[in-house]
Amino acid sequence: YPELIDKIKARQINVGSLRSSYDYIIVGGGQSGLVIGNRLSEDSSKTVLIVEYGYIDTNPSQLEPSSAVNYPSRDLFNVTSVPQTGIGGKRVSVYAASVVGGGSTVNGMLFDRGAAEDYDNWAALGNPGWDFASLLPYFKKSTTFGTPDPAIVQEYGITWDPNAYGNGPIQVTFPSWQWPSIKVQWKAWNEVGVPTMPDGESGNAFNAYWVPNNVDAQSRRSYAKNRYFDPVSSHQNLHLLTGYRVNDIQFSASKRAESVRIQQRGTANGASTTTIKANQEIILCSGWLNTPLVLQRSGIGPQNLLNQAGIPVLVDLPGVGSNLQDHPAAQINFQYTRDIQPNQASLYSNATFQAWAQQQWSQYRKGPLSMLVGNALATLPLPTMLTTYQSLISRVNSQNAAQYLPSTYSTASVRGFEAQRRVLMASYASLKNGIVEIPFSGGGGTSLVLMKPLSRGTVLMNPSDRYADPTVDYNTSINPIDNETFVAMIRFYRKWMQAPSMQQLGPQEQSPGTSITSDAQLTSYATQGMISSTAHSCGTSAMMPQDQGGVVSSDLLVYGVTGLSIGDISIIPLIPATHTCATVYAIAEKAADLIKARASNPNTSTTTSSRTTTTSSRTTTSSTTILRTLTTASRSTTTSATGPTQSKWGQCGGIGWTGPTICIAGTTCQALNPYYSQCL
Ligand SMILES: Cc1cc2nc3c(=O)[nH]c(=O)nc-3n(C[C@H](O)[C@H](O)[C@H](O)COP(=O)(O)OP(=O)(O)OC[C@H]3O[C@@H](n4cnc5c(N)ncnc54)[C@H](O)[C@@H]3O)c2cc1C
Repeated sequence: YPELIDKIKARQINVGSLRSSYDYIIVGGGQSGLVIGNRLSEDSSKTVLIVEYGYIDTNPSQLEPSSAVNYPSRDLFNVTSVPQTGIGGKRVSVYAASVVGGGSTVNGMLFDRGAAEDYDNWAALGNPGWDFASLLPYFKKSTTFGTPDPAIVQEYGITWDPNAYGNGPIQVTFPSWQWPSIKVQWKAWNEVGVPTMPDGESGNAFNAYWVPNNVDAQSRRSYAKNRYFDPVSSHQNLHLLTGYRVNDIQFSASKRAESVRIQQRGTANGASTTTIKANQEIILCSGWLNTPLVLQRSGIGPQNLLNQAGIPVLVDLPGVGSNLQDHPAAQINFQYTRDIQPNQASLYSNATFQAWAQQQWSQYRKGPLSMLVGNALATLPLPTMLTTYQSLISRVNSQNAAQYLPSTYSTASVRGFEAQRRVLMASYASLKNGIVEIPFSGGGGTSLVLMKPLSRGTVLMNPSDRYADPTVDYNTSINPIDNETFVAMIRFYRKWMQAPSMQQLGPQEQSPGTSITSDAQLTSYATQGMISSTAHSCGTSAMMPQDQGGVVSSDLLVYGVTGLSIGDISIIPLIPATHTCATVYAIAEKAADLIKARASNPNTSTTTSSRTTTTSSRTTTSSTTILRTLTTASRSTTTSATGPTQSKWGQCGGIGWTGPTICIAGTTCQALNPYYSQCL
């Protein structure tokens, strides 16, 4: 796409052409920054500046499915963690994008949402307006679902909920290929008590479900730059400055955020800086790694750290840089001795298949090469996986929380974790929320991912050089219960491999290996190979009450100052059981609305009121799912039985179930576990 390059360059503004002030200054032109820039510039009377440390990546391969796993290292900050004592003392990779479009430019394009309970938990932590029902309009606003290839939908029974999408910029669909053995895997999930859900996007992201990708009809990446920035880049009121770092924010005597101080990337500490004024609001969108750093450099953060760095304390906000969460993962490998052909290996071992795949791709942009990282997830509730789950929960509840939290955590942050633990344990007991994730796409090996960890980490500025790499400590597996969950996950995966249907594939365990059976052996296996991050780091400037270690309130304004808000992933209080990209779009869309609303209403201020710590009981979201399935589109709706009937895939029994127990014609009610029977 060489013709685009000149146009792209023309969109970036030179520092000499900057205005002396803008209504809004957005710090970071990553995923959330470009969404908010787009929405705020809709009002042509407002001027908006986005300052981005990275550059526009003009390499066209950025758009291709192959880039889902081959992101260029130049587009990420080059940071590693401190040694992780819980997983053998190794330093682990840290994933934080440094490119226009941010994480959306480099990510794996698996595009899913959490379960309704994940977001209801946010609201229950004292954040009205952040439950699933309130966020759903923003999930919709950011996306459009494109109808996938009917043949593949028919062949694999792919289902989704068209009502969960809107008419928004990000194009979402399924690729035109799946590996045949995935059909066996779906059956095997049902055989071990994991129901098939009709969709994962309308609050039902638990059990097993299909997950689309953020690609357009041509299988090209649909992301913040090409869908939120490019269409509005000619707006005269929107400026994007690349290759500049926001060093810090400057405040008036009354603690109003007045300006940002920027410095060209690559220049030495102490090099000249430029100051740009914000008339209305400064919005931090510099991501989980850098948003806490910009705050800390600006004098907002833990008092001790600021004192050590010699930075005058503007607001002693100990939660800045605490509450770091991610989804740690361990690998498990089985080999199928009787695998169905073609399989993933055919792409390398079978020249005829390889040539056909190439031809499908080059002529039609279809076939195996259109597939990204896979499209199916089993996100398992704890009770499905572990019969003794209540004992695990009571052991969590009896823990002294502070014992497993970083020593730098303030009393407020410990209190905040205890509040999280209360809602988390309800989710651990719930059948409508997964705590682990097992992605599957036909192969015998995969990552086992812990979606609701109890361990928490930190991102702290280096006090002797505020511009040096920060200290990132995930504290992975410091809480021993996290390891227990990994052990349960390995055992459940083995059970899945032993399911009757699975036997036709002849699964043979490669690692950990059949001799590894005791809790201690399995823990040692999991922790040795464990990674701390699956690139979903979040929570480092959390939306929580201030006396629970929070940094912003539910209006996203930073405590203790005015005119400063946060619109990125760092505001997440509790990591949802999902890959984070779709959630960040929803957060940023909502952030833009909140910012616009306070600008248009002179009665709302850009200061945040002090927050109550009362945690409301979780609101239950009832989401009516209208199933879109081409495989069952023509099915009959008549039934000879009397009473309400349940549709295919719907629940028809189980402990506590009071809904319909008669299945629609052509399906029968099958008990998958004591809690769940399903019309199949
Ligand atoms: C390698 C990778 C793979 C992923 N895979 C998936 C996936 O398959 N599915 C999924 O759902 N999610 C995935 N994610 C996660 C998802 O993409 C991120 O959670 C999301 O993009 C975060 O958005 P953000 O706006 O909070 O931060 P970012 O998009 O990271 O934006 C922050 C921006 O701020 C800039 N910046 C930082 N500091 C400064 C400063 N001082 N001054 C100016 N600019 C600054 C950075 O350069 C960056 O561009 C992945 C992420 C990565 C990194």
